[in-house]
Amino acid sequence: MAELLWKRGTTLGEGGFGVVSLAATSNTIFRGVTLPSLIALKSCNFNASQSLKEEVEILLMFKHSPYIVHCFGANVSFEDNVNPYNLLLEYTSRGSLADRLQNCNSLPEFEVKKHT
Ligand SMILES: Nc1ncnc2c1ncn2[C@@H]1O[C@H](COP(=O)(O)OP(=O)(O)OP(=O)(O)O)[C@@H](O)[C@H]1O
Repeated sequence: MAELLWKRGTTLGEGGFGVVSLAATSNTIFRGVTLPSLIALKSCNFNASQSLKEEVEILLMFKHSPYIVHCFGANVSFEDNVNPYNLLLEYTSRGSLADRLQNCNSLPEFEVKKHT
């Protein structure tokens, strides 16, 4: 079982397969890589982690892409007597593409031009 590599913070959101939390690390080395001081953890119950296991495989295929959220890997932690399965993700502080598209009507550059 992995040692606790971070301090889990506020919940950023929830999707169909897990809860995403902000987490603070301190010069933590995970699989040979120093993690940023803030990461996003996408977690679910280990017993229902098949979808996240597939997601991590896909994200790792794009690990060199600047257009896809970086995934540092996955692990199982032991927190408050449960064993969440966690994806360790780059924290995207400006929100998701879906968040931005939802708000796009309020952005001037997305104003719809009407043709007459
Ligand atoms: N890497 C991240 N950095 C910051 N916030 C994130 C990150 N990943 C997810 N979030 C937040 O958590 C929410 C839920 O994300 P998640 O990936 O679980 O679900 P989804 O992609 O919206 O939907 P689903 O997984 O059900 O298709 C997002 O809408 C976003 O607000």
